Amino acid sequence: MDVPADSHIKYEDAIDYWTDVDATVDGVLGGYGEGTVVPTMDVLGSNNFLRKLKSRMLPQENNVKYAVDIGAGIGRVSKTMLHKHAAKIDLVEPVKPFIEQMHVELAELKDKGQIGQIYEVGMQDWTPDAGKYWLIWCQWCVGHLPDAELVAFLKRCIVGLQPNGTIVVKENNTPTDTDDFDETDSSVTRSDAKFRQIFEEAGLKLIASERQRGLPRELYPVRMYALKPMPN
Ligand SMILES: C[S@@+](CC[C@H](N)C(=O)[O-])C[C@H]1O[C@@H](n2cnc3c(N)ncnc32)[C@H](O)[C@@H]1O
Repeated sequence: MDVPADSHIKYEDAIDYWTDVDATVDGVLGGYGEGTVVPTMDVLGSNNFLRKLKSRMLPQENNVKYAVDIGAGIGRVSKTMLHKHAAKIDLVEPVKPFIEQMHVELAELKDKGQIGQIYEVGMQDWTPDAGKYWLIWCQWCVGHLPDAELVAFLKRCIVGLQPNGTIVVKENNTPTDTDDFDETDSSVTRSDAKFRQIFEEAGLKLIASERQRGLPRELYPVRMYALKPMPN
């Protein structure tokens, strides 16, 4: 019998891989940087998705729109998209050279007071403060966690949400019902069905889901999932 794809994941291998990658947009996007349509289409797709969800994401009880960018790389998502929606952003990223570049990329937002904490840890070792976040944004990084660790991470994220807070997961999907292990960066690409199963296990309700449009055909399909805690 085949072993599950996620059983091959090794955190240290992922860190070694990303530490050797250029701390640039091209680097964090696997060669699909500013010379391609990917960064622009990605930002357009995310902005559109969040705009459509706006009425279902109203902060409650005088909370501010505090977001966290998970597996943030050099801060690309915060710099080009999240800062337009959130008042303040924390970032979680375990790779040192990316953190160093993040300080450069986010200098302007920092001056404006829009950057909060930068957590230099992996998601598996990160626990959000209870009730802190209006939005937890996880993009192109949760493949670094095995299924059970991803469920546990999402459960901790639920505790980290403000009332009416939202988790968004934006990730590649396999076009089949199986998950693929990539030994290059020690990550898995999950099927849409697997993601939905994991969300349910974590106690999350899928409130919206959309396929990212306009990406090169040779890439995996990319899907955005908006999630809220299931009512108890
Ligand atoms: C494909 S890059 C995406 C970066 C960023 N989300 C973006 O879209 O520009 C994957 C990121 O996941 C980070 N990563 C790898 N293992 C991780 C872990 N265990 N916890 C959090 N982030 C991790 C890598 O260092 C890298 O920054």
